[in-house]
Amino acid sequence: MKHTGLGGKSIILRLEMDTNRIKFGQVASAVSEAGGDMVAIDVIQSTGYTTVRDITITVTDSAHISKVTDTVKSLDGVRLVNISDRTFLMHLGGKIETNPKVPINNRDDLSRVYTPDVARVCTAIQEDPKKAHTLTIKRNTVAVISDGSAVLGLGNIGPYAAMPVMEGKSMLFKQFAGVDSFPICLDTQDTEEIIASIKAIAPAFGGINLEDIASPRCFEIEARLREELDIPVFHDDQHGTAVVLHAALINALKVVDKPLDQVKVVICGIGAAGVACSKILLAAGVGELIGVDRAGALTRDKSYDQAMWQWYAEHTNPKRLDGPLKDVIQGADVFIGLSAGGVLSREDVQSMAERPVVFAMANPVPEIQPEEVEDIAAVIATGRSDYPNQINNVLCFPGIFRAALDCRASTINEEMKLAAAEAIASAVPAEELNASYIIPSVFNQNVVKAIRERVVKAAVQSGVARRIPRE
Ligand SMILES: NC(=O)C1=CN([C@@H]2O[C@H](COP(=O)(O)OP(=O)(O)OC[C@H]3O[C@@H](n4cnc5c(N)ncnc54)[C@H](O)[C@@H]3O)[C@@H](O)[C@H]2O)C=CC1
Ligand SMILES: CC(=O)C(=O)O
Ligand SMILES: [Mg+2]
Repeated sequence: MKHTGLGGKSIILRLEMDTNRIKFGQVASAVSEAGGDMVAIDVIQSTGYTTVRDITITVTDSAHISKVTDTVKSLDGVRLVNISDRTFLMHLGGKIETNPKVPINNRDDLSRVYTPDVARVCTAIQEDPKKAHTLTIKRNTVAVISDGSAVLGLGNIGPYAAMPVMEGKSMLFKQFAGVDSFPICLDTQDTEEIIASIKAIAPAFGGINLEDIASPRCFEIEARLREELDIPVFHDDQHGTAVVLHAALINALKVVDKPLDQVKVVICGIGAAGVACSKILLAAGVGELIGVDRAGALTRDKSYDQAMWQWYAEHTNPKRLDGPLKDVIQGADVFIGLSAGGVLSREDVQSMAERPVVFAMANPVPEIQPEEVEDIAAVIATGRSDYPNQINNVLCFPGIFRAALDCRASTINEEMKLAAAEAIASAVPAEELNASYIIPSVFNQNVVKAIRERVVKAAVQSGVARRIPRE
């Protein structure tokens, strides 16, 4: 039996034991020797020769889960029936549901929310389509749409497997910014089909949040939809990530006291997130920026099939550095990882400039585990929730869409993204800024408020707001 959970501090193993061959005490000792802390035991079934028990064990990480389960499986007379962890239990039946805003208690209610009275509302919208914003969920609803092709750092895992992430994003929209959303995973990875599908469902939504769609297809999909729809279309992995990264870098450079226009930055993983983060740093005036992908540094001395990479090579890497990450990272002030787990070594960080900043943002496994370099890196951040300094687009997308919906913005433009980055950076007060606190917590309630305020202002000033929200 394969355990697919990543993380989760507590697991429940259902074990069937042949009581003629093994005693429970032997199982408990084996679990303890594997470092598992047994915190609960429930007897599920007991017959003459077999007993089925659920044992709850506290573990440290995925590797530890494997160690404990391998130990249990190796015991003679024990069958591992099932493994569940709290994370899996939390996903049973999915994580979100629909809730009506008004009750239907009688026929009168029924005839208002449904036929016949609903028809009058339909006709009103038919006569004036703008009324869809006031009389339907459009006003406060975003579609979270993926094709399952670049899910976290797990890669092309398909639309079914992508759903838990999209449901999670929907929860975050609601919890942090009161935005309703639908997770939608499309069973196609064809650019034209994706564009056509999203255009076809757009009428119900006030915004489209594209998620985990692989590069380079994501660039064309977003560009086309931005052109062809009159609601904001925002590829979260590009722009949400870039906004938060920008905010984090502003603050990290304050901690190490280095000016942005003089630092050497190496970004590993020139996909959706890597390209957008690079663009925001170029616009902010970063000193020297080098992009590295699987085949090494992107340089103008080479040519690339992918148009975005060709553009990238021509606009970065002014010294035309070539070679693998381990070569180009030498002397770098900042490493930004948006690639895959484990690509950065301690030796790489040792070769960086003094007081290096390491943002290992791949999910769920970062480019390097913070523990490996905490003694040599001046500032470390990851995309995860279980380390300090979480650089994750969750700090941006709820607030930026809250603002865009409230002012009925036709798009989310550069001015609005910059305003969001400034709001996030300034949510860490100067007197509290330090190496372990460069970015506000996701649970800091001031963040969404600050983003909303600044982004609405930016939308109004840049002429894309179609209404001025009351407060
Ligand atoms: N912390 C955050 O907020 C975010 C983190 N990410 C993470 O960034 C990573 C990339 O995501 P996307 O840009 O959406 O995916 P993507 O599929 O568009 O791009 C990934 C890029 O990384 C490159 N890559 C993969 N393995 C590599 C390696 N060993 N060495 C160098 N380059 C390598 C790929 O060739 C590709 O160009 C994922 O791990 C994702 O979880 C993405 C968005 C937000
Ligand atoms: C955080 C996120 O969106 C990602 O890792 O893909
Ligand atoms: Mg994503």
